[in-house]
Amino acid sequence: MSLEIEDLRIELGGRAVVDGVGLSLGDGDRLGLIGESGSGKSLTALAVLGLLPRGSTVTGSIRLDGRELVGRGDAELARLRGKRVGMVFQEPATALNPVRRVGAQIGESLRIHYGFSKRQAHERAVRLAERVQLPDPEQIVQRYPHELSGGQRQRVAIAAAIATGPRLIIADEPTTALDVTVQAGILDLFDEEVAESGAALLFITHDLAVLARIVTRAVVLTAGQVAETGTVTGLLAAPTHPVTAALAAAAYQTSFVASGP
Ligand SMILES: Nc1ncnc2c1ncn2[C@@H]1O[C@H](COP(=O)(O)OP(=O)(O)OP(=O)(O)O)[C@@H](O)[C@H]1O
Repeated sequence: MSLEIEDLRIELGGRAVVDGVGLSLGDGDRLGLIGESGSGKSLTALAVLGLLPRGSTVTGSIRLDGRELVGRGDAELARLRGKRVGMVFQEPATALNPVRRVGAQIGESLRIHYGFSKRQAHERAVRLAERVQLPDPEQIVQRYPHELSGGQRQRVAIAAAIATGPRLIIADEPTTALDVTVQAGILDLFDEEVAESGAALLFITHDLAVLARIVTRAVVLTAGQVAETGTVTGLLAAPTHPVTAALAAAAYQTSFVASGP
């Protein structure tokens, strides 16, 4: 599914926190959204999902498959987004409900959007757990989030996000809370999932080294505005904006540390 954002402006408490952002993502495309902390990445994603904090004002245009989202009410947004957009957030521990078994959470959207029975949702949850390479799928779906490792919880969150076969996946710093070796496995999983399903992917991170593993093109944000747009290799090799240069320098450092003696 396509996503087109034009001249997006988000005001919170009278302050423009996103100001004139534009990006576009065709069916099956992958795009990175990168920037320092506070640059407006998450709010841009939340605007697409219709999940902005109360009291925010949005102008500009956000189109999903050509349909305008800006100016619509919550219920209408939820319907337009429906089962076609999947999302994965940074911290799976907070994204998951601590008192519900993980299988029920993986299958929840199938119950809501497709009217699956408890049993059908359970069976599908086991298959999805297997697909995201969780160990002992039959057993693990019976557990609660705190009984899983951070990486396993993020696999659960991904299984829940892909359960309905979304055409657009928005991932906001999905590997930031994980250690480097676990990160690599989760990035591989995204890579396979997106390639196999043909969904479009908007991948948010502050780490160009992470981005280089999963997308080829990215938009760099700074203070709520687009600093530059380009291929990840171009941004790494020849950044034109100081913010991109800083992100590139940090990425080289991470790679050095990761591949150090
Ligand atoms: N609920 C809120 N109320 C007021 N200001 C907010 C709120 N959420 C975010 N902001 C502000 O909006 C700006 C952009 O925030 P956003 O979360 O989009 O940044 P980000 O690039 O995703 O940062 P990070 O990498 O730290 O998640 C920041 O200045 C932030 O302080």
